[in-house]
Amino acid sequence: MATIIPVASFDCVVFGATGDLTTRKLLPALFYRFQDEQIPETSRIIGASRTEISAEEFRERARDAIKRFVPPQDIREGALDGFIAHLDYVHVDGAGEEGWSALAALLAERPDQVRPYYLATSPDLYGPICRNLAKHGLIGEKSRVVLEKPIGKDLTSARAINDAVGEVFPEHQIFRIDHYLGKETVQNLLALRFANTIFERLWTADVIDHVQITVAETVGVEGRAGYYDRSGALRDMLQNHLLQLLCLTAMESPLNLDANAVRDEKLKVLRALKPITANDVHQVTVRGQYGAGAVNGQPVEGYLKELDGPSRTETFVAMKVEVQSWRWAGVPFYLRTGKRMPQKLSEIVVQFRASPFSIFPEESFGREPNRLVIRLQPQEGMKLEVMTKDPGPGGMRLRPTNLDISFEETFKQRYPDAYERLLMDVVRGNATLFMRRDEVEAAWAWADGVLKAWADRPETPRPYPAGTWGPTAAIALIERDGRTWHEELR
Ligand SMILES: NC(=O)C1=CN([C@@H]2O[C@H](COP(=O)(O)OP(=O)(O)OC[C@H]3O[C@@H](n4cnc5c(N)ncnc54)[C@H](OP(=O)(O)O)[C@@H]3O)[C@@H](O)[C@H]2O)C=CC1
Ligand SMILES: O=C1O[C@H](COP(=O)(O)O)[C@@H](O)[C@H](O)[C@H]1O
Repeated sequence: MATIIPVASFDCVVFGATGDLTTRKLLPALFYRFQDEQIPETSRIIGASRTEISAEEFRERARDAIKRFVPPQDIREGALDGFIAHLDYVHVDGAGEEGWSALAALLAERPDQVRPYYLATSPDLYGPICRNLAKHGLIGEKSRVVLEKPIGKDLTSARAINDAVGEVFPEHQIFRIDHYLGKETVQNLLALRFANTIFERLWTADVIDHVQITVAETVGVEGRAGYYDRSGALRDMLQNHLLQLLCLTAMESPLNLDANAVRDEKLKVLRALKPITANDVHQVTVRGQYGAGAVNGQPVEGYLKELDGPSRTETFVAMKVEVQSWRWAGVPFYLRTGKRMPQKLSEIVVQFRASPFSIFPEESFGREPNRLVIRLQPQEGMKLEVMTKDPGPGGMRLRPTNLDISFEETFKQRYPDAYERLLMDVVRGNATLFMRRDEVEAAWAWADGVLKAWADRPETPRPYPAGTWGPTAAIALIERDGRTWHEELR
């Protein structure tokens, strides 16, 4: 069992308390942390939204949310009642005047608490809410503000949000969430690379042929079609989650685990990304949009039907990306992400080069290259493919076999959701797993280049049937280079 260290007593104000994110993710995450006795008894979680409900009604909604989103076997007797007693609610208009005095009065009851303000609202409210917090004297040394993604839709809008929030909060009190950084297996990348000598020494263009990063989802756009259609796979997933995975894979060793040391190294990777322009955009990127098909044996509608209208938004994107540095010169990073794919799967595949010369006969597959597969979700684990001798007296025949670690079997404990870790880090004031302003802006600066190239050379997204690995052009993107996507159904 992991040791659980309680955090300081806090009052966490969740703006957007009646919304989807709070219901599905934040309340269950806080519940788990409470049940594990990580949250002190004097802490409060204060919901804040415009909906006019009483604190009691909010508590009942929260109870329902936890029963719905936490498996019953995980809820210990009495824990739910205990947790609910820590909840309060104020109806507040984040962008207006209403409710702020009531919120200020509630917070004044416990002036010494750590005070995270979690903005689970649309990003256009981040500036107004922060200004209101300042106007009502609610920001102090122990305050932090948590910003959900997306931070803008391009560099200009990201800067505007960062400026507005930065007017009232210093950078060290701003926590920009990318929930992928809170996933245990993503953090494990740091351990894999920097706590083991064997991998880091091989982590160079001399030894690595290419890297693949896949984040595939089986879900469609669910109830978020309005947001998603303005966004698309590049903005929704690649600009943040996939680039963060790329950064952790490609960055140099940070001096230590301090927030700025880690973020400095990630920033260097983002700044080293080779720009994609109108000249090469159709060679190195593929946009796709799902049509009707079947996922997990169930028929599903196409994107346009779900949206109920025309759209050129991509629900899939694949790219060949280059990191322009000594370590990575000539090593392509193939990234792809999409909705309505055959399985939910996030993984990083590091493909090593073939041995330069084989002493084994050709038919024994003696030059098969090694491959490291880091499985981020689900069935978290790591697999290193190595060549071994096929047992038996029939000569020296080789075949690839796996050094396989399943985290579930190894650790035999529940994997906490990313939000559990991230919320506790906010209270602790540890920003290592959060994005700094310059990182977000560097990621947008690069993504804007891709968006501009697409706008300069417009192309309708290529259709792919739901339940497949994207348009055939995505297969061609990698096969043109004599490589192939790692696809292994589990
Ligand atoms: N849902 C998800 O899975 C994910 C969401 N996100 C991000 O999290 C944020 C919230 O998303 P989600 O929960 O899905 O959105 P919802 O639309 O479900 O919820 C929005 C919330 O904002 C509140 N709200 C709206 N206007 C105001 C206002 N003026 N003052 C105070 N509260 C207000 C709404 O309550 P009321 O109407 O009562 O005011 C509601 O509680 C977004 O930025 C989204 O992009 C990021 C990753 C995943
Ligand atoms: O941020 C987002 O992430 C989810 C995928 O997250 P995961 O933890 O389930 O892998 C994605 O569905 C959503 O569109 C996006 O906004």
